[in-house]
Amino acid sequence: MITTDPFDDDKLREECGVFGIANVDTASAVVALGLHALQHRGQEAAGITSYDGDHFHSHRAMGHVAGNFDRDEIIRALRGHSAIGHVRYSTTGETALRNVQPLFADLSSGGFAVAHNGNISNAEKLRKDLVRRGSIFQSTSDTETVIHLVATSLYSTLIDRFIDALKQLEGAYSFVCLTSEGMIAARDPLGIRPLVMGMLDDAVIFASESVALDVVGAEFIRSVEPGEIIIVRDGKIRSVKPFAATPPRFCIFEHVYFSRPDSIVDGSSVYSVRKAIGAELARENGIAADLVIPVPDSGVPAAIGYAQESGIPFELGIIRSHYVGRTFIQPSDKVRHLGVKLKHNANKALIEGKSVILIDDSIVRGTTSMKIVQMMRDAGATEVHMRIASPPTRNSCFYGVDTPRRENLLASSKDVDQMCAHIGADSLAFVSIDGLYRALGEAARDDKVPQYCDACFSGDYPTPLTDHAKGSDSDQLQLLGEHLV
Ligand SMILES: O=P(O)(O)OC[C@H]1O[C@H](OP(=O)(O)OP(=O)(O)O)[C@H](O)[C@@H]1O
Ligand SMILES: NC(=O)CC[C@H](N)C(=O)O
Ligand code: SF4
Ligand SMILES: [Mg+2]
Repeated sequence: MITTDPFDDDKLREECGVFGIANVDTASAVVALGLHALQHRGQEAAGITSYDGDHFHSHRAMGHVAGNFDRDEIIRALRGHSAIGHVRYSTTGETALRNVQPLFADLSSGGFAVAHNGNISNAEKLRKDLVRRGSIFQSTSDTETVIHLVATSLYSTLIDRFIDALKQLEGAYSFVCLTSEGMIAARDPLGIRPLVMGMLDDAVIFASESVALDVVGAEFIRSVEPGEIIIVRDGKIRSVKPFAATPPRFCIFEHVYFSRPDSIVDGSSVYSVRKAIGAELARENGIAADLVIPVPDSGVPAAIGYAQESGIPFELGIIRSHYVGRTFIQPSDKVRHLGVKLKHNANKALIEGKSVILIDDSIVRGTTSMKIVQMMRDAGATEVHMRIASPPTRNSCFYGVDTPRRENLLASSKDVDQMCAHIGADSLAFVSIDGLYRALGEAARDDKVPQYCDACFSGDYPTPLTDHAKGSDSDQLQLLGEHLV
């Protein structure tokens, strides 16, 4: 049984980032740079595995890329012309060294290392079957099931074994694998998580976001397509599409919050989409006020869009400390509340005597909004209106984002008026689901064939959720956890 509950924590957290490069000198040094650019996607742990043609070399550690991969001797020991790397925020399996990726095993075909962004929603069931058949797992991560499925597949070639493994997975995955036969990148058939391909001279790169290509000076080539497997071997690139074509369901929250604004994700500039969401928000839920103020960091582009559309001046009424991470997570409520204060502070001289519209990208638990509304009042704001650049987050994610349990999501038990009262604002409004789709260039959400995964807003999950169905082991685990509290 998987030993931890994916919803142990209570804050919306980032997900993982993957990066791989084949055919370059000092591949691991390039991977370290790429992982730096993806640090916002996972801050729990980082790892790099390289291959020098004979041997695999690996360094995995808890914590950030800087601090773990900024020493020459570590990079020099990761020898080889190919390497993959990972920054982790756990979704399945505890935060411990044994779950830090890339995961590695020696298979009959040779070494096999895997870096994964996403979450396999039937990993627990697969693991049970594999263990019954004799597999010995080294970690509690969902990602390890892939290694065992490849190892035990009856097909003869590595690629066929890999395809056989993928066909048994449910959920979301963007994989970059390093094998003695070359590098393999793969995206799940719905393309829930992002993965792009780039070139740096003769080297081929795969990365979660295009910003990682920019940072290493590589050229963006294209996204890996949903359901596509790309194999890089001896300098040649081969694409395989083993799944029946199906309409994609890219994660809409990547546009709202996860990705860096300077990334091109799913063919669109994240910054432009966020500005467009802000403009939609102003059209749908405009209100008179003196100032539009973003909640840094990820509320900034939407606030610019809102200000431009409404004609109300944009001002930096909240200043954030750059020495507090993206998500300030602490084990107790008391410390968490202090954390929000440490991260954000009111620009009092600007706020005093003004009515303000605060723009944030999302409300998850409500901790940030509640603190910031109070902060504005303490700074002398006459009115505080909150506008949110996504619909209410009512459902948990099972696809690689570590959302709180459903009952800890403010919107799961409160309507908008109750949420407004909870955070203490004078008014609160969210962009509509169609407004969000319009910002992405669609006329509206197609309810019959939705263009994106938006399950955290709509509850419409695009894949089966075997491990999370009522009566499954993880359901029992959650119930047990609830009784133990
Ligand atoms: O309702 P809550 O539970 O407080 O969560 C919502 C907040 O969390 C995120 O910010 P975060 O601080 O994680 O990162 P950011 O600096 O990128 O905005 C998000 O942008 C909201 O501000
Ligand atoms: N957030 C992610 O993409 C995590 C990848 C994998 N499911 C893990 O828990 O390590
Ligand atoms: S449930 Fe939400 S966060 Fe998870 S993949 Fe779907 S849209 Fe993204
Ligand atoms: Mg925020």
